[in-house]
Amino acid sequence: MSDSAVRVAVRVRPFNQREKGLDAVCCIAMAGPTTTINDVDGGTGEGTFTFDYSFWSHDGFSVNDEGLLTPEDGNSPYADQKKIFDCLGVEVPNNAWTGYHCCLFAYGQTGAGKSYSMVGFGPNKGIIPTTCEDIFRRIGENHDPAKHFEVTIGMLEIYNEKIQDLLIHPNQRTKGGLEVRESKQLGIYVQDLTKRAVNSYEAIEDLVDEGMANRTIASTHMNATSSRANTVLIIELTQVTTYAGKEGRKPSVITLVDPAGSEKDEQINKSMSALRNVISALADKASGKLKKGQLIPYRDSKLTRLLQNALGGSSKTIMICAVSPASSNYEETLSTLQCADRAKKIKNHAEIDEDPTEKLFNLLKKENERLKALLGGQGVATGGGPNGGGGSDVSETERMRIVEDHKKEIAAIEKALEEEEAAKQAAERAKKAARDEGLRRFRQEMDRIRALIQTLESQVAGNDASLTVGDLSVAEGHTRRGGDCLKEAVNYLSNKHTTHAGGGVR
Ligand SMILES: Nc1ncnc2c1ncn2[C@@H]1O[C@H](COP(=O)(O)OP(=O)(O)OP(=O)(O)O)[C@@H](O)[C@H]1O
Repeated sequence: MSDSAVRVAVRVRPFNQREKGLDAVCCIAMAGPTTTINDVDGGTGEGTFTFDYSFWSHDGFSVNDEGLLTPEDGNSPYADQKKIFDCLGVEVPNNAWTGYHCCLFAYGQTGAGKSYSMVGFGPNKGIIPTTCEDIFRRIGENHDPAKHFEVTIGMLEIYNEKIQDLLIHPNQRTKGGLEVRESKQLGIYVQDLTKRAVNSYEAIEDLVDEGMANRTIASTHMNATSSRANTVLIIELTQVTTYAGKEGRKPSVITLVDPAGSEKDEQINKSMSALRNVISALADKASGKLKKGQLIPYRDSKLTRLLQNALGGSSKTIMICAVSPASSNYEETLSTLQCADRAKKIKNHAEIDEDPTEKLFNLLKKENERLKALLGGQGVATGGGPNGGGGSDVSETERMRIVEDHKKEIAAIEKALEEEEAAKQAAERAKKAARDEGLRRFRQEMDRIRALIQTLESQVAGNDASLTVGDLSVAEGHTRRGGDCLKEAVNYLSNKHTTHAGGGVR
C-alpha cells in the first residue's frame, strides 16, 4: 500500500464565439504549475494556486486543414491534446500496468472544456480515446509468451440520480436504473453493468460510439453540445501470467469520468455540489479538521458513491479542472480553482490487487533482471574463461556465487509456490470434509425422521384395524403410542429448528 495524493491539473480554454462577440477579457494567467485568477472587473480580488500542472490552452495555437490544434511555434505555451496526455493522461495506463486501480475525472463549469479534455473533438482526441489506444499499443508490444491481457469495457451515465447502462439501448433497460454496491472482493461496483470484452482499439471505439449514441444530450446556454449527464467509461484490464502451469492475475479497473455541465439543471447541480462536499470533507480530514463523528458524504449522490474508491480510497486518481478564461465567469472559475486546491490535499492509499502467484512470478522476474544486470547482460553461462565469456568484468568466483544465490532464490520462490498450492489444496480438502460431514448429518436426520414417520404410520394402521374390529382398548394403546411418537417427532423437529435459528450446528 502506498499513500498517494490526488493529482490535480487545471486547463484554460480559448474564448468561445459568444465570449469573443462580447469582447471578453482574459482573467487567467499561468506560470509553470501556478494558475492566477485576476478579478479584472474589480470584485473579490486575485488568487494564486499551485497544482501538479497548469495547462495553458487559451491562445498560441494554429489549426490545420483537418482542424487539429497544435502550438503555433516552438515558443508557444499552448498545451495541445498530445501534451495533456503525455504529461497527465499517460499516468493512467502507467498506473494500470503497475496494477493500481485508477480514476481520472474532469471538473468545471458547463462549457469550460471538460469533454474536450476527456473525449476530444474531431482530430483533437482527448484522454479517453488516447488512453484506449495506448492500452492496445502496450498490449501489442508484449512479446512475453507467458503473458496475455484481458480487457473489458463498461459504460454508464448518471442522469437524474439514476445510473443507466449505455451499452444497452434505452428501450431495453430495466426501469429504475442500476445500483452502486460495495463488496470486500470487488470494492465499489455497479451491479449488473454490461461488460464487453474487447481486443482492439477499434472495438473500444465502436462500443464507445454505441454508448455515446445512447446518452442523454441537450444544449445549454454556453455549450451547444453540452452533456446533460455524467458519463463514465470503465475499463477492466487484467494481466494474466502463466507460470509453472498456474495463472497469476493482476487486475486494474480504470474509471474515466466526463461529468455533466451544471448550468440551470438542478439534478446535475446537486451531483456537482455533492462532489464538492466530498472533496471538502476529505480535505478537512487530511488536515485534521474533520469534526468527530462527521462522515464523508459519499452517499449524497450516485456520482460521489461511484467515486468513493477514487476519492480517499485505494485508487490512483487524477482530477482535471477545466476553466473558462473570460472574466464574466470569474466567480465560477474561482470556485473551480478553490475546489481543485482542496482536492490536492486528499490522500489515497493505493493498493495493488495482485494474486500470490502473480507476486511470486514478478519476484522471480525481478531476480532474473538483477542477475542479468550484474552479469553485464551476459546471461548466466559459466564457461568462457576467467571473465566468463568476455565483456563482463564479474570474476568467475563472483559469477558462481551469484548463480548459486540465484538458484537458492528460485528454489525459495518455488517452495513458496508449492506451499501456496498445498495450502490451497488443504483448504479445498477441509471444505470438502465439512461438506461431507454436513451431508452425513443431514442423511442421519432424514433417517431419524423417516423412522418416526414409519412408526407413526404403523400405529395409525394398527389403530384403524382395532377400530374396525371394535377393540377399543387396543386402539387406545395404538393412539397413545402414535401420540407419543408424534410428540417425539414434533420435539425433535422444533429442537432442530431452535438450534439452527440460534446459529448452532448439529
Ligand atoms: N482546450 C481547448 N482548445 C480548444 N477548444 C476548446 C478547448 N476546451 C474546450 N474547447 C471548446 O469549448 C467548447 C466547450 O467545451 P466542452 O464541450 O468540452 O465543455 P464541457 O465543460 O464539457 O461542457 P458541458 O459540461 O456543458 O458538457 C467546445 O466547443 C470545445 O471545442
